[in-house]
Amino acid sequence: MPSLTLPEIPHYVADPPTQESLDFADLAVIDLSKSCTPEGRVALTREVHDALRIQGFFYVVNHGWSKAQVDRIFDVADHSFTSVELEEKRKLAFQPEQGSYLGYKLPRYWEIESKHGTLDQVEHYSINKDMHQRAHPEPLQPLLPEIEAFIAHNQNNILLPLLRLLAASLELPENTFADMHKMEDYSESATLLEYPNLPSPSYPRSEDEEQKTKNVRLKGHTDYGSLTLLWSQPVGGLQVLSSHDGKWRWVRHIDNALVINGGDALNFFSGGYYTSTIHRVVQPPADQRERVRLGVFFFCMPSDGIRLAPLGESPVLRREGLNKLPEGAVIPLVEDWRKGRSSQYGRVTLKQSMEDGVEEDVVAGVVVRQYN
Ligand SMILES: O=C(O)CCC(=O)C(=O)O
Ligand SMILES: [Fe+2]
Repeated sequence: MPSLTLPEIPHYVADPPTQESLDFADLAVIDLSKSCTPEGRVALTREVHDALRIQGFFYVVNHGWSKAQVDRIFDVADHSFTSVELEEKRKLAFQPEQGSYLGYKLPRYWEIESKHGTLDQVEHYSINKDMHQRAHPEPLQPLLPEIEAFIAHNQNNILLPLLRLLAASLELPENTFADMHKMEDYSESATLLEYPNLPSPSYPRSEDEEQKTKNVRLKGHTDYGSLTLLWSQPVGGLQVLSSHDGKWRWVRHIDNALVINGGDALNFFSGGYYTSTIHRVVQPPADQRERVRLGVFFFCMPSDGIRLAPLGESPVLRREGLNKLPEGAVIPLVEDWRKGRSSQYGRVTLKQSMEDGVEEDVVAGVVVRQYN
């Protein structure tokens, strides 16, 4: 991508990081450049293992792209919302009822709080890893080669090395997880551009809504894929539920880093050894309250035809007694799981669970929880 030839689009100016003194989660920083040597991989295997077992979230740095390249992707993300007319967004709208998030999601579609039926105010544009399957809006046409290079970077330089470390951490053959995430197999691994998560001039969030949701923008949940790659951006709001003391802690921004967490698919494959981490999004800290939270993600999903069962051949899972499911346990297919999760999210009435502050729903025969 020679920078001199990039099409001109407005530069998105990111806000400064918060200066508030917050209770930040203490997350490990994984230097991915170490994965080039065998000794480095041994060290990183342990680091990723510990990060997923203890916090469930970690940062990745030295992933091979410069800050300028990453800033440019935020320009592209911003452009995909600010330069596309509502009518074109509607034509390219996502189809969650058919189990797909690909395309534009407009605000006020999900119920984010059940008692008063408060709706979300988030806009998404979700692009599959095979980006040529669907049409893209006119203003993005000149930028498609850059988006393609970005997807390839997420897939080849971040996801695959991490999946190899994960396989090593379970003493499995190196490509066990990588083979489940092949570029050419169908899955809905997607680059998600997210905007603006409010407040925004077009969708103001009223004081009344803030009260009803207790300042929560996205309820506590687990992601349903294998790994979520979130490109760190300065406007706060993301919080992780610490499993050791049950407290919500803020995720701090690190420039040119990724924030990574494990999702339900990894939980299934590891028999619960790597539990999917509960997280939520709240109103930004006081000094960033009026700021737009522009998000860039790569949500990773195993291929559709795979069964979400524990990898019983893992010596680690055997030693832990996690290699087998109890008699009669449901083993969903990835396709049913992702379609069920995407069509039901925010659209079905949740049941109060036995646990306080927890609501639940059943997807593909499996109980899914949301945490208030
Ligand atoms: O906006 C964020 O930082 C996280 C959003 C999130 O958790 C999700 O989309 O699954
Ligand atoms: Fe999430």
